[in-house]
Amino acid sequence: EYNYTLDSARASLVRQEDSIIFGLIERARFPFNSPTYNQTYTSIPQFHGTFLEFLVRNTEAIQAKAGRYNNPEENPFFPKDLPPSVVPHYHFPQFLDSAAAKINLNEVVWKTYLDELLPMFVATGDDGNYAQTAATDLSLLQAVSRRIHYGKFVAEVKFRGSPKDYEPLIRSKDRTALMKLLTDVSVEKMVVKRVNKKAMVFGQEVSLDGGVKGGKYKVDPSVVSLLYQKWIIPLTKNVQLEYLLSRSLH
Ligand SMILES: C=C(O[C@@H]1C=C(C(=O)O)C=C[C@H]1O)C(=O)O
Repeated sequence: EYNYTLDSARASLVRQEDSIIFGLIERARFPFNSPTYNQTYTSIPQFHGTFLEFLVRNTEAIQAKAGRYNNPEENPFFPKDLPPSVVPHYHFPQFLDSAAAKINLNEVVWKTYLDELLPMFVATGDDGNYAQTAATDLSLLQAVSRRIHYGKFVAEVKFRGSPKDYEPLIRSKDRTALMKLLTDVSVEKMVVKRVNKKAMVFGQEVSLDGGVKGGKYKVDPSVVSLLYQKWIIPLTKNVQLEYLLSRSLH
């Protein structure tokens, strides 16, 4: 069996910060481009939904065929009606409880992304690059979704580390106590500080003479910290909570 530990799980979350911050930088290259999210922009034959939804549903269908969702770290945004994988099935280690497959908070991720995150880091305006904009939205959405649902692995590691603490709280469905038990405030503080620093390092303009042009970052580091603090960390904890509540006990 694959060896997940709290250290290795946290190391993965640290690595995933890079994807999220680069995703934010990539999306921030484009202005808001409201037609991407606007039902009335598209008159795609046989499709009812926004342009972003059109791109995401169709991309997920092809990625499902290519086996993306065989990996328990991946969760689709539109799981209904996805075609089966057409490639040989790689046997990923079964680390999670079987209840994990039913936990998908992507509806919340989707809504939070559109209503809260996007307006915080994207400039207003319209430059017509809707397909490119939607493509950057999708890769950022996937990075955020993977990070949040990685909470399943974190929760399983924590449960195995102290089952005697978790079991009674799961049995009594004590959400408040479970949330308290799985929370580590000092780790959260480090995450928020580190993503701020990474946003400064990754988002600076690199020039050959005299190093870095001061002042302007490609995505505002304080916004990156805020996104983590207000949305990404709390959603990761919600995944942990939901996973633990549905985990089978012996
Ligand atoms: C992911 C963990 O669980 C919680 C969530 C955190 C996060 O989303 O970054 C950090 C610390 C914990 O409060 C963890 O303990 O590493």
